[in-house]
Amino acid sequence: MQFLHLDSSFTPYGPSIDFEAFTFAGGEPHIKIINQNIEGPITITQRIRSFNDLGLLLIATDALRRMDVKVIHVFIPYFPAARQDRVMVLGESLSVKVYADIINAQNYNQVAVFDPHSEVTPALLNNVKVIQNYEFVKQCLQTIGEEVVLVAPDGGALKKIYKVSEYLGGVEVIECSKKRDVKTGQLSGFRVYEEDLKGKHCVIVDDICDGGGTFLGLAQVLKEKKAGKISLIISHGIFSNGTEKFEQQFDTIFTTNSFRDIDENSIEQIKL
Ligand SMILES: O=P(O)(O)OC[C@H]1O[C@@H](O)[C@H](O)[C@@H]1O
Repeated sequence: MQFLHLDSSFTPYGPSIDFEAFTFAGGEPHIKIINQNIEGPITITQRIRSFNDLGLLLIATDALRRMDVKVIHVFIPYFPAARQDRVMVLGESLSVKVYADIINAQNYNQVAVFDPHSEVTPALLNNVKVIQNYEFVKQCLQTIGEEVVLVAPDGGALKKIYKVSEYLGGVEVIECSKKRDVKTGQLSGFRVYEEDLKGKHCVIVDDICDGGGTFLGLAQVLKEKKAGKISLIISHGIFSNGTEKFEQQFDTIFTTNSFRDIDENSIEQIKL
């Protein structure tokens, strides 16, 4: 197996394929595979956060097909638009399906995705393999190295967290749900289904941290319920509002490099 890492943040873990990539002044991408003798299956790793990232994957795939590479697997650590997995009102797009349809059209032999937001993403993809967050969470908890309880912020996270708990041998789970403003649909608070957290080390586990409102708000409520330490384990760390506020609220924060490289000391990043 040879590996093509379109994004250099992913360390090649086997014989890798060399390529040159540049962008024309007008913005069009160009790619040239340098290795002339490519044998056997190839895995392309590419995090896709935009149509530009997707475009690079597509032209790399085309280059490989023209070199007569028959078996291509892709690993997409962050699958785009996974939160746009339903049409709430007429006029919205089902964006996750737009990406999935384009990827399916490439006829990859396998499409691996890491901790997708919901079951919709894998349901839409052909030849899909889901890499769950279980091992990642286990590694984070080993670093924490003390007894903890797992906290699921909402129903989406809850579906997954019991499986994580089972994988870890039955760690206690604290269930929560989000309160939303009836008129605007905006997040307005949390219900935590435990009266007193008795100084427990609460570890919030979820897939995506974007603006961070969810986790900063929940940490506040956990403190009011007498939590001890509070940590955060997030598969896809976007942190679009920066990380400063998180440092004040959390004892430890873990994420992966699925969305971007993070060099803040306050965040432990585990490479996929
Ligand atoms: O509050 P931010 O960080 O913007 O969004 C994160 C939340 O939005 C959801 O889709 C994620 O699963 C998580 O619960």
